[in-house]
Amino acid sequence: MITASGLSRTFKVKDGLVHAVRSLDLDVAEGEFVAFLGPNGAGKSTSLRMLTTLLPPTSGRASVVGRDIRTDAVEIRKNIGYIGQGNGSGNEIRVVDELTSHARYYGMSRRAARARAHELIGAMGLKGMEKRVAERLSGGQRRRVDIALGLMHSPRLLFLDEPSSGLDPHNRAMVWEHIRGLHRDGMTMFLTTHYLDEADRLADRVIVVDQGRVIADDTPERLKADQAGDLITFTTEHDADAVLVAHHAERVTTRERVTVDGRQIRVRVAHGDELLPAFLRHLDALEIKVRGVTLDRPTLDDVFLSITGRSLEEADAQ
Ligand SMILES: Nc1ncnc2c1ncn2[C@@H]1O[C@H](COP(=O)(O)OP(=O)(O)OP(=O)(O)O)[C@@H](O)[C@H]1O
Repeated sequence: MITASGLSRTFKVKDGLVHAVRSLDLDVAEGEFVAFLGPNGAGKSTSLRMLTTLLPPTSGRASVVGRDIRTDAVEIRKNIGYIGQGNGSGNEIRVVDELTSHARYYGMSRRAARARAHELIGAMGLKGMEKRVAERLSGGQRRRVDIALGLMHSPRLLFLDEPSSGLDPHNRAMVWEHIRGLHRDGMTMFLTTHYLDEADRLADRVIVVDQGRVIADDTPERLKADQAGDLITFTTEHDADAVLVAHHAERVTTRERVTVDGRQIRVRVAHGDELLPAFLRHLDALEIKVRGVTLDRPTLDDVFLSITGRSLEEADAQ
C-alpha cells in the first residue's frame, strides 16, 4: 500500500538547511494500522505531505496505492484521504455543502454525496450543525468536519495527521470508534499522534521517528517488551538490603537497568510478571527483607526514553 526508499526532504532556511526527513524507508501493507510517533519537528508531517503528493521529496522514491508519488499524483489523490493539521473548512460555506461539494469533486452524484455527508455528520457527532458555516464552529467541531472531509470519498488508504488534537475526550472516543470501524472494514490507516496511549491501543505497528530518522518500527507490544520492559520497584526496610536487592537484580537483567535511590530499587526487565514471584522467593530464602513491591507495565514513552535517553513528552516541550 505504501513503500518508500531513501525518501528525504531538506528545506532551505536563512541560516542553512533543515533535514526534515532523512532517508525514510517504509513498507505498509494493505489493511495495516500504522502510527507514526515522534516529538515536535521529528519530520512526521513532512513525511505525510510527501506521501500524499502535497510536497515533492528532495531525494528518494515512494509509491502509494501502487503509484509513484512523483508522477502519479492524480491517481494517488483519488484513492487516499488526507486529514492534515488544520485542513480547509475555514470558509463561509455551510458544513453540509462543503462536504457535498468535496465528494462531487471525486465524481459522486449529488444524491450519493448528500447521503454520505449526512452519514458522516451523524458519525462525527455534528447533527444540528449541518447548516452552520465552518468558520463559526468551535475548534473541536471544525476538526470533526476536517475528518468527515477526508472520509467523504471512502478512500482505501487514510492519512491522518494528529486527528484527535483539539478534541475533548468524548469526541476523541467517538472519532476513534468510527476510524476503528473503517479499519475493520479494510481501510489502511497511517496516522501521527502525540497521544501515546492512542497509538498503543489502536495501531498494529508503531514507527518511531526522531530528527528525521526512523529509530524503531514494530508492534507496540514488542517495542515495549524489547526496548523498555516492565518496571519493578522494590522498597526495603534498610539501605543495606537495598544494595543486596540491587546486586541480585543485576544478575537477572543488566547493571544499567537497575537503579537504587535510598531504599528504593527500580529494575527494568522483560516479562517482569513472570520473573517476580521466583525473584521474591529467592530474596526471602536469602533473608533479604522487602517491604513493598510494585510492577508497572511499560508505555511507549518508556520505549522512546530507552532508545533516545529522553522522554517524548520532554522532547516535545523543548
Ligand atoms: N516549509 C518549511 N520550511 C522550513 N522548515 C520546515 C518547513 N516545514 C517543516 N520544516 C522543518 O522541518 C522539521 C520537521 O517538521 P515537521 O512539521 O515534519 O515535524 P513534525 O514531526 O510533524 O512535528 P509536529 O509534531 O510538531 O507536527 C522541523 O524542524 C520544521 O521546522
